[in-house]
Amino acid sequence: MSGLELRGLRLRLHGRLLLDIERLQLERGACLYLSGANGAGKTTLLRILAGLLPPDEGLLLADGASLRWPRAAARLRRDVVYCHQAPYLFRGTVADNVAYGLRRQGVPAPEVAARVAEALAWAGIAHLAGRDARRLSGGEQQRVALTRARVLAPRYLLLDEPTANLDGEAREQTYFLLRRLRLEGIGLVVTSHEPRAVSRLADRHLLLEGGRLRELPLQGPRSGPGLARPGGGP
Ligand SMILES: Nc1ncnc2c1ncn2[C@@H]1O[C@H](COP(=O)(O)OP(=O)(O)OP(=O)(O)O)[C@@H](O)[C@H]1O
Repeated sequence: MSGLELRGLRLRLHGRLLLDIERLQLERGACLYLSGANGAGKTTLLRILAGLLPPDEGLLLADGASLRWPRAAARLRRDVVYCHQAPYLFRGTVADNVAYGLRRQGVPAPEVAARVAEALAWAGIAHLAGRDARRLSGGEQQRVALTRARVLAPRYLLLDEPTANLDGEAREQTYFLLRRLRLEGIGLVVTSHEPRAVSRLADRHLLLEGGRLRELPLQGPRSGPGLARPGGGP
């Protein structure tokens, strides 16, 4: 089996069974749209999938191995990167922010420089490399956050409301990068309150309701493979 599969995932919070998921499969190069009402548990589920929060029960199947927590969490942290709803950029340049994770992994400096340069070019933000990351627009900050995630070469990327608070152009730029990530073989899980926009990108739509996942049809037209950069920028 390729991909990751979670079985029998359960989490109780304040005496309430918040998550009660029999089976959830993530595939590389595919995009899963996860929807649900406020407080349904979407962010909590993403944190479990990223290995940041242990469930009460659950099993991870990965590359033929069957893992329970905490070994499952270690495996998830290796394969999965979680992008917060409001990307946290620390004080420093855009290049420093993108390099941070690689430096923490002990990657040698020349390789860090090369991978950061490649990732910034990929996102069309090489011209922002020396800028103070905290003084960028919301759309630029989101592109930095996606670049910082991609430079770690994850197999799966979890995006919590990646286009919340972005205007039309910045939203298109974000969807453009998400389509590219998917085409590069990264598996995506996207939460959003914009079903039509995400449905253009997604292969499946799962609704989280009452702790359970239910498959729903995708809404609206699917986008083709076209990858013209919005706004005609770099
Ligand atoms: N660390 C925590 N401690 C206590 N309760 C929590 C914690 N994290 C989440 N919750 C509760 O769990 C429930 C699900 O929260 P979660 O943030 O996962 O929902 P969500 O579907 O992402 O919501 P939204 O769409 O509003 O972002 C909420 O009732 C929330 O208050």
